[in-house]
Amino acid sequence: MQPDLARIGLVEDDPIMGGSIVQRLELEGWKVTWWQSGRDAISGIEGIASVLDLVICDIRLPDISGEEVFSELASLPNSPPFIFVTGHGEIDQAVRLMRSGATDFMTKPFAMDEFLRRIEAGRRTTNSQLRLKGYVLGESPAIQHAEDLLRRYARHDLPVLITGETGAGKEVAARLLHEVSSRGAEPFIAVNCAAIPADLLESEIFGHEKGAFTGAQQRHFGYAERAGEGTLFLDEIGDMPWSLQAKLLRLIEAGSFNRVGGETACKFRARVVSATHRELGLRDQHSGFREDLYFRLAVLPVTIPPLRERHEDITWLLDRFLETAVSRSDRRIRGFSALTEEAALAYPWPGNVRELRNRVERAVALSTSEWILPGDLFPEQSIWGGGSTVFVPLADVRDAAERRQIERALEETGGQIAKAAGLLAVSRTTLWEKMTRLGLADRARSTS
Ligand SMILES: Nc1ncnc2c1ncn2[C@@H]1O[C@H](COP(=O)(O)OP(=O)(O)OP(=O)(O)O)[C@@H](O)[C@H]1O
Repeated sequence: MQPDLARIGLVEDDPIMGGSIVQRLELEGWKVTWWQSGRDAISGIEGIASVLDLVICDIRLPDISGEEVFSELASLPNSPPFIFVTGHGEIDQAVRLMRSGATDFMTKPFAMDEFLRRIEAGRRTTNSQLRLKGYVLGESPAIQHAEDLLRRYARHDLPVLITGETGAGKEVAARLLHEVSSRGAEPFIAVNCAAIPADLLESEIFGHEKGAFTGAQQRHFGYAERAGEGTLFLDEIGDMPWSLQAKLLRLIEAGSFNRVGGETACKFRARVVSATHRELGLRDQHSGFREDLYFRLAVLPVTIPPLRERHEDITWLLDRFLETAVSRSDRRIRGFSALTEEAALAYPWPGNVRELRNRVERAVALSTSEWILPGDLFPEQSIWGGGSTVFVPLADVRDAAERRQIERALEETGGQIAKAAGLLAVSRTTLWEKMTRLGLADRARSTS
């Protein structure tokens, strides 16, 4: 693979290790700048941050730690992604760095092929527009931040804990994490711990041997086994009975489990991703959730923000679900009326994305016109017409409306700003300024 003019910064004090990394990277076609101390790295990187596609940084350096180098540089406007190289005892520090924004870490000793693969995955793409368009969970900065974290976490085998309100998209997030990980072609097994009666949960997760209990007529493979080398997704983990929590801890820590009634330990090879809609750690004493298990599950935490905190996604999701619902029906519906969009932006969405999807599907079935009206989306009128309206800042409503009109105009003109500006009756400069402010600059294809 020949990286296109990519430039790497290396912070490594060991001359042998550093020399061999530089040699190999240059053979692969990278341009490498090497610093042998933390302070040299800080002043060197500051000057060329925007042209570096990646920094590989040792944690242990002779003067200051790699962590200090990172925290000094992370706030630069165009700070490059960081991959840390750690010794065995430094995993905690590396995990802490990942949480504060580092892209990846590698533990010494490592195989060069794997190292090169991580570099390729972690480097900043020279065409950042490609990346912007690559988000799949939504358009808001909040969800894109969560998606960035998920994509970073995907490169590790450590457990991930996804928190977020009901219906916010925790399972969707877990599936994305699975799909972009190296386990993507293996099974994704989802278990809803709240939906399975407590006395059945153990044999559902761990399986059972023939004759383990009355009615166990043959051996049963549980979810842990069926997950193979894929992902075991434990939804509503807060509902896991106390008696099973120790077994789950063993599953994660020792990588093994016994089927119910089984003598021999089975190897567990999947990655555990769990989700909860409540704060497990904080409610320890009341919820009866083991603290040691919590810390195991939450090594890499991510929160899916509620829909009311990501207005850009409301209109984005409305359009997506409308398209799907219309394609499944014989209705001709052109879109949402401006008032409907306003009502949707003002509504607090307690059931989050799930509620939005259900409302759109119902609206498509109920609507009697080509445009979906507020009463189709919110048949319980008071929400949009009565006194219980929740107000959002007018600026947010205006931004959302402008954003949608600009998107439509750009779609209509194949991304040509001049033509889109004509359709919207504004100057090219005004349009460009608005596009930049609304994060739409990447939609432009041509300025002619
Ligand atoms: N970013 C998204 N894009 C498209 N659909 C989404 C998105 N997020 C959630 N959904 C849809 O919303 C519904 C709820 O999502 P999901 O089941 O992932 O939520 P959850 O947080 O796991 O819910 P629960 O707390 O009830 O387990 C699903 O139909 C899902 O397909």
